[in-house]
Amino acid sequence: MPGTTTRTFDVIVIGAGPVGENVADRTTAAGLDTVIVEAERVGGECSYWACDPSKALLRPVLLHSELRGTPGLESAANQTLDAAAVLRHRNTMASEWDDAGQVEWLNKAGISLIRGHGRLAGPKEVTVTTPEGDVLLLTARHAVAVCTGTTAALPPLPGLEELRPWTSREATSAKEVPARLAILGAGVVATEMATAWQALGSQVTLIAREPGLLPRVEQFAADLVTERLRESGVDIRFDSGIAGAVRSPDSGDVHITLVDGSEVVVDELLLATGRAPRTDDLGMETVGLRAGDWLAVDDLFTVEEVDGEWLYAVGDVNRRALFTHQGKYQARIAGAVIAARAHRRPLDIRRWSRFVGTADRVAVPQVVFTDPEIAAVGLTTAEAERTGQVVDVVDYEIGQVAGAALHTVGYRGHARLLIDPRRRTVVGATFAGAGVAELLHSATIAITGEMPVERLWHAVPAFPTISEVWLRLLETYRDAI
Ligand SMILES: Cc1cc2nc3c(=O)[nH]c(=O)nc-3n(C[C@H](O)[C@H](O)[C@H](O)COP(=O)(O)OP(=O)(O)OC[C@H]3O[C@@H](n4cnc5c(N)ncnc54)[C@H](O)[C@@H]3O)c2cc1C
Ligand SMILES: NC(=O)c1ccc[n+]([C@@H]2O[C@H](COP(=O)([O-])OP(=O)(O)OC[C@H]3O[C@@H](n4cnc5c(N)ncnc54)[C@H](O)[C@@H]3O)[C@@H](O)[C@H]2O)c1
Repeated sequence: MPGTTTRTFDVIVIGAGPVGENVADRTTAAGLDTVIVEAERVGGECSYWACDPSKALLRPVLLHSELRGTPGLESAANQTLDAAAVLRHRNTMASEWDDAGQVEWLNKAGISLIRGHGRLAGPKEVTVTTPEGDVLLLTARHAVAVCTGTTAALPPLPGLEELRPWTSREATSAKEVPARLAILGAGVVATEMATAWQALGSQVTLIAREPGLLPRVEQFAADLVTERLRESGVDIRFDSGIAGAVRSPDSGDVHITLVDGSEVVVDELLLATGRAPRTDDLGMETVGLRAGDWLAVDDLFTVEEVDGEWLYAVGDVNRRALFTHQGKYQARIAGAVIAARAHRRPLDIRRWSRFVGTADRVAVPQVVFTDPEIAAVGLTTAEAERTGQVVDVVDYEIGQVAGAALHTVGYRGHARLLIDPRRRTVVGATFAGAGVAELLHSATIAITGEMPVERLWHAVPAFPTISEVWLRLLETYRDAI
């Protein structure tokens, strides 16, 4: 390519989100000369506009809610949250949107960084358009890993540009609390952001096309969140949708017409309608792929439709499990695979080998940081039914456990285990209630360890903790069979 600078590396990683950083870390640790290409900020969506800032907004909200059931602290519960202090804390957790700290980490790890927009340019080739407009041609000796993540997928509303809606980026980085906020969507972003902004002082209207919230979690968990959101004052419109919306050029108000003809007027409208892969301007066609598609991979994270075992897609962009922790798990595996192939070492491709993304299929943990928290891993009842898997379903009210009664007076929560009756192992677990997020890893270990219930009897939960719900679930199961 005339007029371009060419450089060669062992491995090129496109995208320095949490996943790209971890791929690069693993390949560098394995002695491979690795470069990471980043168009925006090192740290990706998670650090600046997703996990970190959203959880910084939510933690004070959830704690504030728990105060209502904490003897001696009810008066604190009656005080409104100091929204300005919460927003300042959020800014700190988002590193003031400055990636210097993460760049320093890359430097220490020995990973080269090139800032600019990366595009595939053929087998093992990537071009980078730098912020100054220069074009670099990078060649990989061994592998290219696409870790470009996702962006907000917007519904086809007319006049989107003039409407200036919020996406997850504005919802996690807004500097002021809007007095009135409408949210379209019933998924994780919609429910977490409704929880946060209602508590911070907005009047939230949540508009969902579904008949309920959080369609992918157990119904009982979604119902608890719906109940609490309504109690906190969120106006939820189910089986609804937006027929049209316009922002008034004079007042700045957004006038939303719902599908039933009613009108809602707000200061901001958040479109929390899912994610789209960042592959639209990635040179996909130069390697026989279609721009804008998700990148389908095998369990070693090699892109299925491209020959030669040089192209990998890791994290959100492969659509296997859109979570930071799961993307980082994939990154550790993809890094090991790239290194083994580069060093011509044998690959053990059996389930649970360190070269095979096995957990993605059976044990993806997730915490929804709503009030109450939902912590889930493995199958749900609906998924078991849909896929024809026979499971025993065991339920228990968490509030009946001494640890829960001590946690908050009037504790409301529910737990469910799904057990494979043939192998007698746990294949799914969902906990909904205050403080259950930290319970989740026990269930993840039970599932990945394929531990039979007979052995789980010997995993004794400490008294009086909420973990005692494990014992109650096992007792319920024993008494039922
Ligand atoms: C509001 C919100 C809250 C969330 N909360 C959680 C949570 O609590 N826990 C959790 O586990 N997950 C959460 N997620 C999901 C989580 O953010 C993603 O799973 C995670 O960020 C995926 O990491 P990634 O590295 O694959 O992609 P990203 O974090 O999206 O990073 C991709 C990087 O690639 C760069 N890039 C893209 N295209 C190019 C290109 N052509 N050239 C160069 N660079 C490029 C981008 O600039 C970006 O830095 C949340 C998501 C949202 C939207
Ligand atoms: N705590 C966490 O771990 C966390 C938090 C936030 C996000 N995430 C990740 O980010 C992903 C994306 O979250 P999300 O909430 O954006 O997506 P989602 O897929 O969970 O929910 C999207 C919602 O938008 C609705 N929708 C889609 N298109 C629509 C349209 N045209 N009109 C009306 N409604 C429409 C869907 O019906 C659904 O209710 C999650 O699946 C999750 O993996 C994780």
